[in-house]
Amino acid sequence: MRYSARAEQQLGGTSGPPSGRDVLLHAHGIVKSYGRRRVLDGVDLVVRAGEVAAIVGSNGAGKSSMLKICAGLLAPDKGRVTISGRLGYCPQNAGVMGFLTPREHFTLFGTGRGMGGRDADRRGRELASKLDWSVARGTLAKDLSGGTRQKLNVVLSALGEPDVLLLDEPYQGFDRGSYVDFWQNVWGWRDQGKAIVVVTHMLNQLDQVDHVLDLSPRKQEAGR
Ligand SMILES: Nc1ncnc2c1ncn2[C@@H]1O[C@H](COP(=O)(O)OP(=O)(O)OP(=O)(O)O)[C@@H](O)[C@H]1O
Repeated sequence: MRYSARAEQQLGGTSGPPSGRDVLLHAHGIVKSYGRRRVLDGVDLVVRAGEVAAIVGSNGAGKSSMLKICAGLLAPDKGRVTISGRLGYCPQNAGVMGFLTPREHFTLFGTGRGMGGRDADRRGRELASKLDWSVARGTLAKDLSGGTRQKLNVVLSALGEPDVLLLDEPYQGFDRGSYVDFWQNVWGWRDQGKAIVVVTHMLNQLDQVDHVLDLSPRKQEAGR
């Protein structure tokens, strides 16, 4: 598998040289098999503060597995992940609770991360508005549209100011404007010094990210 770094020239103007920044995520030699099928075969990923990495590859290439391993939700067969600072994770399938309202989610998740309830609610609504979502008070999560439920998922991952954000195809169901807003948020988080990893099938942002980890099987062969 190939790990390509594109950072140096692109970051130079706005964010300074990445080599001088702290490494917030370091995954080294990750190996993962399901049964006899080896999905990840010695994958490395290093993301520094103020960098965005994209994980790309065909369906079933192992992108979500890699992200779950980075999040500590799945154990690798071999290899090691080190995260510095607080972690936010947005799963591919919305991990929200249908019987709670979005604002109850903000309070629940925010307080779980050490925020005050009011602060969590305010910050949740602020993050939502940056995704063009004005949060209605009474609607249960189960009654939100698919795209809005996914926005809730993104907001929850970003609550509590994580240093490392892992986002698994986070914009599914977003309309065009929200999709653009989403990437604006990502660039803003990068400017704040967060390390961000986005699993994506959308290739038009790849020239703006700092690293591309391509897990496609063909790349795996090419990388050997
Ligand atoms: N718990 C599991 N048990 C068995 N096989 C699994 C398990 N989780 C994932 N797989 C398989 O491992 C492979 C990689 O899955 P993964 O979800 O990481 O791929 P992906 O690149 O994220 O795919 P997609 O682009 O479709 O979301 C797939 O073939 C999948 O079926």
